[in-house]
Amino acid sequence: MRIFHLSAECYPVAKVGGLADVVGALPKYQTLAGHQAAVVMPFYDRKFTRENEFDIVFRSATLLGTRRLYFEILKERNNVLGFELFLVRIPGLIDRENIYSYPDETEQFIAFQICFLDWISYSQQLPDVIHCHDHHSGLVPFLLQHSKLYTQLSKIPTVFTIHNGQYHGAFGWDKLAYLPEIDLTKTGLLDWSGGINPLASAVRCASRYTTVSPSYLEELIYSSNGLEYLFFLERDKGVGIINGIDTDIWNPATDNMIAAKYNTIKVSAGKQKNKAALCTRFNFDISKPLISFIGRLVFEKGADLLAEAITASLADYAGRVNFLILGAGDPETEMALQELKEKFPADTSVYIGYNEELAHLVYAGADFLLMPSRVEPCGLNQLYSLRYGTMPMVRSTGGLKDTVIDYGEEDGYGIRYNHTSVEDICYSVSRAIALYADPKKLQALRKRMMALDFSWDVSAKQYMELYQSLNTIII
Ligand SMILES: Nc1ncnc2c1ncn2[C@@H]1O[C@H](COP(=O)(O)OP(=O)(O)O[C@H]2O[C@H](CO)[C@@H](O)[C@H](O)[C@H]2O)[C@@H](O)[C@H]1O
Repeated sequence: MRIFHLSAECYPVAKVGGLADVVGALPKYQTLAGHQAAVVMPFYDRKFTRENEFDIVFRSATLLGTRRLYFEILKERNNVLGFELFLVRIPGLIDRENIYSYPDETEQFIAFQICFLDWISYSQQLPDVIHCHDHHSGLVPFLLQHSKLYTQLSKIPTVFTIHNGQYHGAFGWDKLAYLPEIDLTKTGLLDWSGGINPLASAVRCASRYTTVSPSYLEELIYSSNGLEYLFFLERDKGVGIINGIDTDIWNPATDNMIAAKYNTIKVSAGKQKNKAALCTRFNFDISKPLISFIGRLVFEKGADLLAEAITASLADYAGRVNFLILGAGDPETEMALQELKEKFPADTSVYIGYNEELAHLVYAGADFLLMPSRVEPCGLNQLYSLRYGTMPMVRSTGGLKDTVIDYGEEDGYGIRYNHTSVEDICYSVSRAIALYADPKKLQALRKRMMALDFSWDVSAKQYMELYQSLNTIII
C-alpha cells in the first residue's frame, strides 16, 4: 500500500513537539511492514535540510490567489529516515527556518497543500491513502473532492489525525481566493462559526478521522475550542488509536544522548549515573528525589501552575525535593519560572529553551516526571519516561488516562490525580516523596514500568487496518 503522510513536522527534520515524533516514526514502522510510506512536508532551512542530499523530482508553478508561485518537490536521496521524505519548497514563502508563527502562516500552509495536490495530479503512481496530520493539511480532503482541478484524485481515501484539537488554523472568508477553484455550493463544508476552519473541514470531509487516544476521541465532544457540536455530530467517523514510541530512538540501552546506558536489570545503577550527571549540571543533591517537567510551557500542559505549585510544595518540603523544568512557551510562564529559580536556587532549576539531548538525559536521570496537563490528546513524555524507568505523575485526562495506572491499583506504575490544580499537584508531589523513601518499592515499580510495551507495532497495525477498511467506504 502506498501511503502519503502530510505534516508540518517530522523528527528529525523539524520538531516543535509530539507531532514530529509520531510522523517521524509511524511511516518507518509502515515501511518495515512492507508498505511504501512517505512523508510530505514543507521545506525549512534547518540543520537537517542543510546536511542531507536531495533531488528535485518535480518543478512547476501554481497560483495562490493572484500570486504566481514557483515550487519544487525535493526528495531525500539516501533514505536516511527509513522512509521516503518529500519537501515542498516555494522560494520566498516556504523556505524559512521556523515552522510556525510567521504572519503569512495561513498562506504558507494553503500553498503547501496546493503544491502537494498539483504534484500528485501529475504523478503516474497515485497513493492508496493520504494521511493528513493536524490542521496544516486539513484542507486536502475537501480540495480532493470539491475542486475541479483535482477530480482525478477524488477517489483517494483520506485519513485525518488530530494531534491537537485546540488549534484549528481558522481564517477569514476574505482569504477564500487563495484556494483553487472550488464548487461554491460546497462552501458549507469549509465553514465553522463564520470562518474557514481547516480542522472542522477535515473532520467532515476525510474518509475517517482519528485521535491519538481513545479517551481524547470522547473528550473532544466536551472540549475542543468551539468544535464540540461538530465532534458530537461526526462521532461515528472517529477512531481513537494510541500513539506508539520509536524504540530505536527512545531506548535507555542504546541512547547515545544519555550519560550511561542501562536496561531493566541495571536500572538502579543506570539511573543513578544519569541522575548524577543532571545533579552536577544543575547543582542538585543526588540523595533527594528529583521531579522534572519537560514540555511546551502552555496552558494546555498546566505549565502556568508550575511555579505556584512548586512554591506551595516547597513550603512543606523545602530541602527534601528538587524540581527541574525544561521547556519554552508563554512568556509569562517563562518569567514566573525564572523567578522561582531565583527564589529557591537550591531546590529548583529551570532551562528555558528547546534541547533534545537534555530531554533524553532528564527522562533517564529524573526520578519522577510531572504532567499536570489540562488537555493531553495522547502525550508521549509519559511513555518515554516509563521506558526509562521514571515514574510519570499525570492528571487523569486523554492519553494520560489511557496509558498510566496509579501504583496504588493492581499492576499500577504511576501517580494519577484528577485535577489540574495546585492542590492536586502538591498531593502528587507528597506521594512521590513518600514513595522515594521506600527504595525497594520504587525499584520494583521501575522494573514494571520498563517492561511495558508502548512500541508502534500494535498502533501501526491499527492504522493499516483502518486504511484497508476505507476501500469499501463510499463517502
Ligand atoms: N523544551 C523541550 N526540549 C526538548 N524536548 C522537548 C521540549 N518540549 C517538548 N519536548 C519534546 O516534545 C515532545 C512532546 O510531545 P507531547 O506528545 O508530550 O506533546 P505535544 O503537545 O507537542 O504533542 C501533541 O501531539 C502529540 C502526538 O500525537 C500528542 O502525544 C500530544 O498529546 C499532543 O498534545 C516530546 O518528545 C518531548 O520530549
